[in-house]
Amino acid sequence: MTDTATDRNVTPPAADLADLAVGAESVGFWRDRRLILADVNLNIRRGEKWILFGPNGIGKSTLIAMMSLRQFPNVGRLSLLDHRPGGIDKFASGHRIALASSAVGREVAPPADPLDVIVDAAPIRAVPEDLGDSADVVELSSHRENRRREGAEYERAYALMERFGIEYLAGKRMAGLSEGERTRVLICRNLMSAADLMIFDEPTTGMDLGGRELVVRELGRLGEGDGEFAGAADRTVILVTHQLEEIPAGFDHLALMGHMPEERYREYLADHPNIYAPDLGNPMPGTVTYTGGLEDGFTSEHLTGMFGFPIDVRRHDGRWSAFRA
Ligand SMILES: Nc1ncnc2c1ncn2[C@@H]1O[C@H](COP(=O)(O)OP(=O)(O)OP(=O)(O)O)[C@@H](O)[C@H]1O
Repeated sequence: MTDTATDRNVTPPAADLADLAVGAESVGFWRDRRLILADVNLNIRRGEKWILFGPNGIGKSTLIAMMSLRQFPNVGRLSLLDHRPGGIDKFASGHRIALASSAVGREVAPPADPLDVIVDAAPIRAVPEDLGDSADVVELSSHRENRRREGAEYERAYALMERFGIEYLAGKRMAGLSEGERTRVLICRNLMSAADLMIFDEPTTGMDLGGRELVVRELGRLGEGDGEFAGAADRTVILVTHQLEEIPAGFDHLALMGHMPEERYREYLADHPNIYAPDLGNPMPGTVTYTGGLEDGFTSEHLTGMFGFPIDVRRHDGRWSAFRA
């Protein structure tokens, strides 16, 4: 796969840092004597809406974990929002990045009420002490101390649940939810936040056809800045998906991931003698192979190269699809 767009995408000038939501420069990550990601270069500017696409096991969730401060690169530089590489403080600025993924779903306390899980993502605001007994202030029933939420925040969270057809889950427990229900709760949680960088990792996991179409429509409203998203044009959104059918409106940037060719991998190892003792029996590391527009990225040639059999890519009425040719 040729990737001239990627070449243009490397090494942001320092002056442009404020404009970047994500700046990955030669990022690499390894675990258990295996280089999982190598030489990842990716610049995502504030307000852009990106699709991250690639085969199973290529490292998409690992890369997303780094963008959401859950993992850190072993090598290379990663700038997030307006912070220099490694400069963002998870505790001070973690709320500026929201991730909806199955990994996040596994971390939610099993007894938690889905409504609380969604409300909990709202920006923290100081509640004046003299409102302490007001009916408009609700004591959050979760583990966090000294955090109170206003009734309006519960109303907004409940309205989000209604939009995603899960209002009947308010008052239940996360532990009892089906996979599709849990995914919907996590999407609502992301939308409840005021995060500057919003990441959805396979947001239709476990969803029926109706649920999938609902998510595509709602993320399309986010992508196009419709309705309540109108004032959030500088919000950056990254969507990881396996299905071209699930690409919402407004998402016009694409990063493809693929395995680093073996020859380039050997050169890479020769250039980085100190970083890693590889076991060459592992798959070649994942890397970003293309960045650019969807039309130039989702070509039959690229997808055929990615999966090793002929793939026919189509676009009809703004929706994408792909089938074995
Ligand atoms: N902490 C870890 N320790 C060891 N191996 C790991 C670790 N995290 C991920 N891996 C491996 O790294 C590879 C990339 O995993 P990752 O989940 O990032 O891929 P992915 O592209 O998101 O895959 P999928 O499309 O299947 O969700 C996988 O082969 C996985 O087994």
